[in-house]
Amino acid sequence: MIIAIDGPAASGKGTLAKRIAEHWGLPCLDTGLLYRAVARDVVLLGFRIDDPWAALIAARSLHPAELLDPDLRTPQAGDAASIVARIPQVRTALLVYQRAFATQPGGAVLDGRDIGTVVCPDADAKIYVTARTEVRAKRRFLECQGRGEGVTIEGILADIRRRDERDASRGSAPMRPADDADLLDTSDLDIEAAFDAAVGLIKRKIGQ
Ligand SMILES: Nc1ncnc2c1ncn2[C@@H]1O[C@H](COP(=O)(O)OP(=O)(O)O)[C@@H](O)[C@H]1O
Ligand SMILES: Nc1ccn([C@@H]2O[C@H](COP(=O)(O)OP(=O)(O)O)[C@@H](O)[C@H]2O)c(=O)n1
Repeated sequence: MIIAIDGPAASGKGTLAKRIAEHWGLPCLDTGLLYRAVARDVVLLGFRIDDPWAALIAARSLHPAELLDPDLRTPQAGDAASIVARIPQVRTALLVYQRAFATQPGGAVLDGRDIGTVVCPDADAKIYVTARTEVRAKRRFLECQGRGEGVTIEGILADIRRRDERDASRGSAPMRPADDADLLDTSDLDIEAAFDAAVGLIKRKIGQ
């Protein structure tokens, strides 16, 4: 069974994807980490973040073990990721790994921006997770604060708005719900309630 979870920044898709994967005993891939790692590697190689050649080299030489770096979780890494994510060749290079992960025996859960539309258009269930921008900013703020990062709510809100705009307006695999995705607004749901709602949507889709 393949489950696709998409949505804008800090909507809670990663949290849901992990819980759903545990529930059904499936492996889980946070595809945003791939773009974050490519952006990090472009900078480490000494190139400008919008250099398409360097980004393609970084994407082609990416190793899954490099996704565990905690620095990839910062808002700066997310912003840089959305810049390399606009480059079509980078997306194509990362597609191979994502498709192989999704089609492993038994299936998988993947979360990102284009899982339901591009990576796994035939997924058994697709959920597009949303939440009001202010709610998302508050959640990300609390998360960063918990890690001891010096962030402000205004800074996080600006980052989320800028990134959503960039992700939704790019020409290649823009962020959008697949036509057959179920929408889940988690603004007024805690993690447990959001998980219950997601499980209900998936069960309905797969006929359980
Ligand atoms: N429904 C929810 N209610 C409150 N906090 C949530 C909810 N879903 C996720 N969070 C918290 O919000 C933050 C961002 O969630 P995350 O799953 O990382 O979002 P995304 O993967 O969409 O960026 C995390 O700290 C997470 O624990
Ligand atoms: N499938 C995906 C996943 C992420 N991305 C890009 O990578 C960036 C970081 O993604 P993420 O999922 O780690 O970000 P958050 O939603 O966790 O803040 C996004 O803003 C997108 O630009 C993408 O283009 N396609």
